[in-house]
Amino acid sequence: MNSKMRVAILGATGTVGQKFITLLTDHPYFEVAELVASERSAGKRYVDACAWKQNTPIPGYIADMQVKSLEDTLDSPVLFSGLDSSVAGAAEERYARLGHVVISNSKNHRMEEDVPLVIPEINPDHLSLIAGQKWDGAIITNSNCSTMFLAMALAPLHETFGVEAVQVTTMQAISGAGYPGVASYDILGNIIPYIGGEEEKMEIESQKILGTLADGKVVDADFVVSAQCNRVPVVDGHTETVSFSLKKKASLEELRSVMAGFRGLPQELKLPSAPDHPILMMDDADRPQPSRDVWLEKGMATVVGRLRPCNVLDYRMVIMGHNTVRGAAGAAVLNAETMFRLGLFGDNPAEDYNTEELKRRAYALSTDGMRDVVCSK
Ligand SMILES: NC(=O)C1=CN([C@@H]2O[C@H](COP(=O)(O)OP(=O)(O)OC[C@H]3O[C@@H](n4cnc5c(N)ncnc54)[C@H](OP(=O)(O)O)[C@@H]3O)[C@@H](O)[C@H]2O)C=CC1
Ligand SMILES: N[C@@H](CC(=O)OP(=O)(O)O)C(=O)O
Repeated sequence: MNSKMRVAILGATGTVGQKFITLLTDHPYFEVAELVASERSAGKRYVDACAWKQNTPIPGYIADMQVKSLEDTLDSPVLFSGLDSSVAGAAEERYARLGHVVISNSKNHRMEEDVPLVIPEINPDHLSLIAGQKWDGAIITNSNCSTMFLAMALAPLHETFGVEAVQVTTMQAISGAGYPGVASYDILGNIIPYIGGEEEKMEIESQKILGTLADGKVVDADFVVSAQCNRVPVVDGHTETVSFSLKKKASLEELRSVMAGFRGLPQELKLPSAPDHPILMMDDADRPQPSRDVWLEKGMATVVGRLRPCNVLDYRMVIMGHNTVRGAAGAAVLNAETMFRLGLFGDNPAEDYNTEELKRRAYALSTDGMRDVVCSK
């Protein structure tokens, strides 16, 4: 391969957009070539347009880049989207129509029948849905941030024992609300027991992710989820307490073993952003804690602790993860890395990407099966 694939970041000035920049700097497959934000930012240098909130400085090559608007023509084939959901729906669709591959974080297209909602450790085969998309390009989505950790923790349990019912209560960090997000007056020393639309998303997204493909469609997994979502005064890291029942009886040791041993395609392919342990089990009685554990596996782990029997459902546990890394930008980057290594962007993505080949190769994923594609790499 001669060079890296050019990518653009939509919503580059936002919380998720900034995380894309940090994760894509010095990336082995992709180079950030274009930055896009609202009319408020367009035309300005990135450093002047953005309220940078990361713990590392703005990378030098990014600081002076001129921000583009959604009206501008982009020449990067792959677009990472951290757009505000008020504009993401139409903008992402327009770019897909123009032949771009949009790897989106936003909620707008997640539940559409022909749009894959992908966590590559769980359902990389769902990428084949893009073969049937109506656009020349494609839209690929990752889940809601709270759903990410729930779906990850449930995946090995569902595969081995079958999940029947789930009750989850979230304690979500303020970075999940973007910037400036929730007013300090409202959140300091407080808990807000409502996050608009969050419970509804958590109650349906996991079933699509853990669903199976049949005749080119996803058949949702058949468990029920009841979610209660709260905003708490934590900067980064969503914590969730989960009770669940299973279809088959299982011992605590069996649960522990399937969760700790869970691995997927990103680990098999040793993708640059793949955590070695997608589920990290902790034994300490008072863990996981966001301020201590959120950066484990570079923010890409789902950390699970306090796995124990439940008096109402079968078992309960506490799960936690970095909402803007594994729950947002890192999830999208891992999706793009998976597509890259599965050959969906072509054999030499920097030079020969084209939309017809993308669709053909996506279709081949469904006919040849993931194992064949993976083994041939
Ligand atoms: N924060 C998180 O943990 C997670 C967020 N998400 C989703 O990711 C997306 C981004 O979230 P987040 O980064 O937190 O939000 P922010 O509010 O921090 O950033 C929003 C971004 O969208 C841009 N934008 C806003 N309005 C327009 C417009 N009219 N035209 C073009 N660009 C516009 C902003 O540009 P400008 O600066 O110029 O206004 C900014 O770059 C949302 O859809 C969110 O739901 C998903 C999972 C987790
Ligand atoms: N709602 C989440 C973040 C988010 O934006 O989710 P979604 O991408 O599903 O809209 C939070 O507040 O923590």
